[in-house]
Amino acid sequence: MISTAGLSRRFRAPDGDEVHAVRGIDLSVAQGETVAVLGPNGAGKSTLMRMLSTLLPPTGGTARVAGFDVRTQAPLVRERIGYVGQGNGAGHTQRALDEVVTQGRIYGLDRAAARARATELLSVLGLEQLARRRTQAMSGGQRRRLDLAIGLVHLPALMFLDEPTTGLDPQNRNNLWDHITAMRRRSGMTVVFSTHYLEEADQQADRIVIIDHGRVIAEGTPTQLKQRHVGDRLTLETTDHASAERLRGLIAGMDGVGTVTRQGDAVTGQVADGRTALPGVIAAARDQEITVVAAETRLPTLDDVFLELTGRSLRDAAGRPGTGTEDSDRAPEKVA
Ligand SMILES: Nc1ncnc2c1ncn2[C@@H]1O[C@H](COP(=O)(O)OP(=O)(O)OP(=O)(O)O)[C@@H](O)[C@H]1O
Repeated sequence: MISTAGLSRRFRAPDGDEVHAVRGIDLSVAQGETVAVLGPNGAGKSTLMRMLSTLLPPTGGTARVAGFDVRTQAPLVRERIGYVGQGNGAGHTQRALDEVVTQGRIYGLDRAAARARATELLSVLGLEQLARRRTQAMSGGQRRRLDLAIGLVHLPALMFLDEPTTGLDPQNRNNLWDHITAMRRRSGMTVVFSTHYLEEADQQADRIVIIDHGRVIAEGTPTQLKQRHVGDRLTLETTDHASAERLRGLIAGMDGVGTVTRQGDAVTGQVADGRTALPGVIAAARDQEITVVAAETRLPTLDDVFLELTGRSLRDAAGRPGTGTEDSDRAPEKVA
């Protein structure tokens, strides 16, 4: 469904500086996959998604989306994709239903078909009571769902969602994902989304692509990423600090163990597979007459993965707004 080779985008900032926002990305996404793009502010996620949805021309490399080249066959790509940017309904001025109908008409649906599809989408997205409300009078969560209806009206085979749930409360976030999941099940739609919520990526994505400084630094299923880059966390609790310190030294010297830390009476070590490693570690402790009173293994979080790969926590890195400057070729946020 998506295949890119060396995809790049440079921007010329007004002060003459060059920003290399996306630096040679090779990406492939299969039909029906849901892929999350993660990375700190300014990593290049939006630039990548805007190039793939033909809103922004690449300055290097190639990208085929839904079977067509984004540069030379943009109209054919647009017919097959939906795109919801970070705008949050800011550009809409009509009543909710009319917004969706208009978008359907732009995509070539006749009046009756556009109206039928719009009515169905508002109902699926829980907005039927608000069909006649103007978008300015809707809450952020309602507008976000309206954005989704607008993006979905022409039954796209592929949907790009740039931070679809930013600013929504947890309940609205869950609702939105319920709707997206229902649509995926019904039509086999492919979804590519960016998010700053790691749990959301973990729960919703078949595959995760982590981007930093315009490059893909890791990709895989959530479980693969955790096992490949961090491994399990094995934590053993002893009876006192001195025993824990001895245990820390013992575990650190064992084969296949990564970073080992001590917190109070407990010691945590990185291992490839906690369940396999546990009996050996307990036996070694017993040989040294160190009493282990509790043991647990835990799969790392995606934040542990990001920390391991970049030395930064994605949560911290995502906390600051972007620092780049805008230039005149920033395209409008809606495919129309
Ligand atoms: N039109 C533009 N002109 C100049 N620089 C730009 C433009 N658009 C993006 N950039 C710069 O390119 C880099 C990547 O930006 P991008 O918006 O793709 O990041 P992002 O990962 O989506 O960030 P965020 O999480 O904040 O949305 C940043 O340094 C940004 O300032």
